[in-house]
Amino acid sequence: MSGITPQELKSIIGEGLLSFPLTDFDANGDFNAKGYIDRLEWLAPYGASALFAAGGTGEFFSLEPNEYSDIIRTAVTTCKGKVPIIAGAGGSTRQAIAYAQEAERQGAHGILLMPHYLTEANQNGVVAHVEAVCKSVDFGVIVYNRSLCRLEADHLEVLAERCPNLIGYKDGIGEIERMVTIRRRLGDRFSYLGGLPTAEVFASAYRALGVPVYSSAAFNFVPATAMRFYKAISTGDQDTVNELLDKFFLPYIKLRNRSAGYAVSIVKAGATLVGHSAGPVRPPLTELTAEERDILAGIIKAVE
Ligand SMILES: O=C([O-])C(=O)C[C@H](O)[C@@H](O)C(=O)[O-]
Repeated sequence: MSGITPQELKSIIGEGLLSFPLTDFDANGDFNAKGYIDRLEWLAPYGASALFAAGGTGEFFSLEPNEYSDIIRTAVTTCKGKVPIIAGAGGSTRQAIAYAQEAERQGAHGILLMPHYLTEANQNGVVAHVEAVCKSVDFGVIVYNRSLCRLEADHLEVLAERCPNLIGYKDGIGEIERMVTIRRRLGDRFSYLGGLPTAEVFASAYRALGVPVYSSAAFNFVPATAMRFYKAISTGDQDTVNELLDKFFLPYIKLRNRSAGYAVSIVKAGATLVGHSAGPVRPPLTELTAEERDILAGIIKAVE
């Protein structure tokens, strides 16, 4: 057992700011455990409610099983007693089960279940996939609607009935009707997370939908600004929200939108610019250009 029950994890992710640490790679693109430890020790005191190791921003999609174990073990060990660790897990059903069980073995407090791999599937097929993963572990599971995984409220209700340890829903789709329907139909059965890339831009809208919690990738390189934004939005300080949207998050998302995959690449570029480099991104991601890095440096300077 992870030491945190699924219901305790549901409470933890039901408030505060969440984040997805970058995964450190060395110049050869191999996992850099020391850099990762330094990163987690730098970020932990900023007060995130939980950190998602090997998530999307952590390039889960580029990891292989052996390094996955090292990454989760490193995160759990480094953050023990400081901040809960939720592990990314995904791929085919059997791969997702293997990752979920390994995360549980390594002491993670739950998983964020990433979308299944490659093939289109109907709702019943996705339900079978998610149910199999939930039943393969004892700790809490958060299901991530994103890309191929597009569960509807009817089928989330089926999963809620069958899987007591399914305790969270993360939205990476951004369809208002789907989100409102899920929030109203599932009520307090789940904790809900806004997880669109650059979540701050959507935070006010999601808060109005009854989803006040979100995960911040920008926290990886401007943690003080990310926390300042979260505190402003959670206290109704609209002037500060508007100031940071105008000065940072809207110029940032405009730069991020220049290329597919930049949702992660721009975060690594930001970390390098503030002196906490996590090394290169792995293919199929690409690095920002020198001109884009200069633009990002100016955006960071406007708030830090
Ligand atoms: O998988 C991921 O890394 C995410 O979806 C979380 C990010 O933190 C996203 O919410 C963002 O970019 O702000």
